[in-house]
Amino acid sequence: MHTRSDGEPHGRLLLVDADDASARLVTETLGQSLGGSLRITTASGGRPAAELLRDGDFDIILADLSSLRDLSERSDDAVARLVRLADGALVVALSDGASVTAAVGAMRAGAHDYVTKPLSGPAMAARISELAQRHGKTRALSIEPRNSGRADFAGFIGSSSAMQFVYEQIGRISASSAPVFITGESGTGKDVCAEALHAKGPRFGKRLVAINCAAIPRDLMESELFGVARGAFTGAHDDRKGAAELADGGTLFLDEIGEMDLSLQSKLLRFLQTGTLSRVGEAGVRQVDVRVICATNRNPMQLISEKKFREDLFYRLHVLPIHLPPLRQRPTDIMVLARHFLARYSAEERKNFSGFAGDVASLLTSAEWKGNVRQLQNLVRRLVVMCDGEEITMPMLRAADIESQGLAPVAEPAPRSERRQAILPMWQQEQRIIEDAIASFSGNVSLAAAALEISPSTIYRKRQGWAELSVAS
Ligand SMILES: Nc1ncnc2c1ncn2[C@@H]1O[C@H](COP(=O)(O)OP(=O)(O)OP(=O)(O)O)[C@@H](O)[C@H]1O
Repeated sequence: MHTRSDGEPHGRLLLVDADDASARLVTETLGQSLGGSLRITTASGGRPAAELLRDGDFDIILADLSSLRDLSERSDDAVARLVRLADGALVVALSDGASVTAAVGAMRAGAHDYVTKPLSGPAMAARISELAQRHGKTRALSIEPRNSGRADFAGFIGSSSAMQFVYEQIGRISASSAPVFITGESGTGKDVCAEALHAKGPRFGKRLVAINCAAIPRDLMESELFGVARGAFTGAHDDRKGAAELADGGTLFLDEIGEMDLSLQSKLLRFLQTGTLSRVGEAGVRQVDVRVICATNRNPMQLISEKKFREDLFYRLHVLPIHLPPLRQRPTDIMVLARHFLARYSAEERKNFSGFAGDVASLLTSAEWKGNVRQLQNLVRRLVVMCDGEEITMPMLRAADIESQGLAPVAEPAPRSERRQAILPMWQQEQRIIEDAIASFSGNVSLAAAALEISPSTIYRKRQGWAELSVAS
C-alpha cells in the first residue's frame, strides 16, 4: 500500500499488454471507473513487467496472456513466473477469449482470476473490488470512486462501481417501452429496480402495477393478470380489470416470473405478441399499452432446461436484461447501507444511534449476506429496536443476530498448497469462465458468446449439459 500526498492510501496496478491501443483503452476505461484511486502503470510484455516488479511493489497485476510470450511460450508457465514475481499481488489473467483451456491453465498456474477482453470499466472495477474483498486487500486497493459515484439513485442506496453500472443501465433504458428482465438473488433490490425504471421513464404519470406470480394461487392468477367478465365463474359478480389493464399506459411488473404456470405463460406470450388480452370468460379482445418488467431470483436458463419456463417467452421478455449483484460482491456498499438504515430506523424509533463501533463495521463488511440488502436492513432495524445507545457495539450485534448466531464471514480461499488438491473438474472451471463472462455482460448471452468467440448456441448447449451434470453429481 502507498500513501497519497493527501494522506489517503492508494494501490498500484500493473497492466501488462503488448498492444498499445488496447493498453490505452484499458487504462482509460478502468481509470474512469476506479476514480483515480489506483495508480496504473503499463508494461508492454512479461520481461518489462518483471523488471517493474523487481523495482517496485504492486497490489494487482492485470496481464494479457498473449503479451507474456517473452517469459515463456506456454502461457501457464508464463503466468506461474509472473505469480512468483508478483510477491503476493493479485494476478488477473486477461485473454481475448480465444481459449478456455488457456484460462483454466492460468488459474491453475496461480492467477487469482480470469477475465475476457474487451474489458468494461465498471464491470472490471467491480471484479477488482470483489477480488480485493476475498483476498483481504480492500484497504490496499481502495478502489471505490471517491465522491465521483452516486451514493443514491431513485430508491437505491450504494456507491459501489457495480451499482453505478446498474444506475447507468436504468438511466439508459428507462425511456424505452421494451421489456426488461431483472435477475438477482433474493433481497438484492429487484423491486426497487422496477420502481426506479418506472419512475425515471415517461410512463411515470401512469400506474406501476406489480403482481407476484409466486404469491397468487394458480387458479386465480389468470383473472388477476387479465381480469374477469361478469358471470365467468361462480362468484364473479362484476366485470373486473386485471393488472395488465390497470397498468394501461404505465408499467406492469411481473415479479417471480419463474413461478408462472406454463398454461398462463402461453397467454402472456400471446399478450406480448399482440398487445391484446381477453378477460376470463370474455370472447372479445382489448388493446392495452403496457411496458412489461419482470424479475426472478432463479436461473432462467435452468428453468428453461427443466421445461418450467417457455423458451420463446423468455426471448420475448429478455430484451433489456439487468442483473443486480449480490451484496457480498459490493462490500463497499455494506456500511453505506447500514448507516442509511441506522439513521432511518433511529429516527423512526426515536433512538440516538449515530454509528457503528469499528469491530462491528469490520464484521458487517466481511459477512456473506445470503439474504442481501433485506437481511442487512432487518438486522439494523432489529438492533435499533432492541438496543439503546449512541453506537452499535459488538455485544449488541451478538444479541441481535439471532438468525445466524453470528454473521458468517465470506469464506477465505484455502492456501495455495491446499488448493492444489481441490482442483475442480474441467466442466466446472469452464462453467465458471462462461458464467463469469455472461455476468460481465449483465446476463447478455450473445455478447458473452461474442467475447468468448463461441456461438450463443454453444453456451445454451453447455448450460443444458451442466444442469444434467449437477443433477448427476
Ligand atoms: N440498494 C438498495 N438501497 C436501499 N434499499 C434497498 C436496496 N436494495 C434493496 N433494498 C431494500 O431491501 C429490501 C428487499 O429489496 P427487494 O424487495 O427489492 O429485493 P428483491 O430482489 O425483489 O427480493 P426478492 O427476490 O426476495 O423479491 C427492500 O426493503 C428494499 O427497499
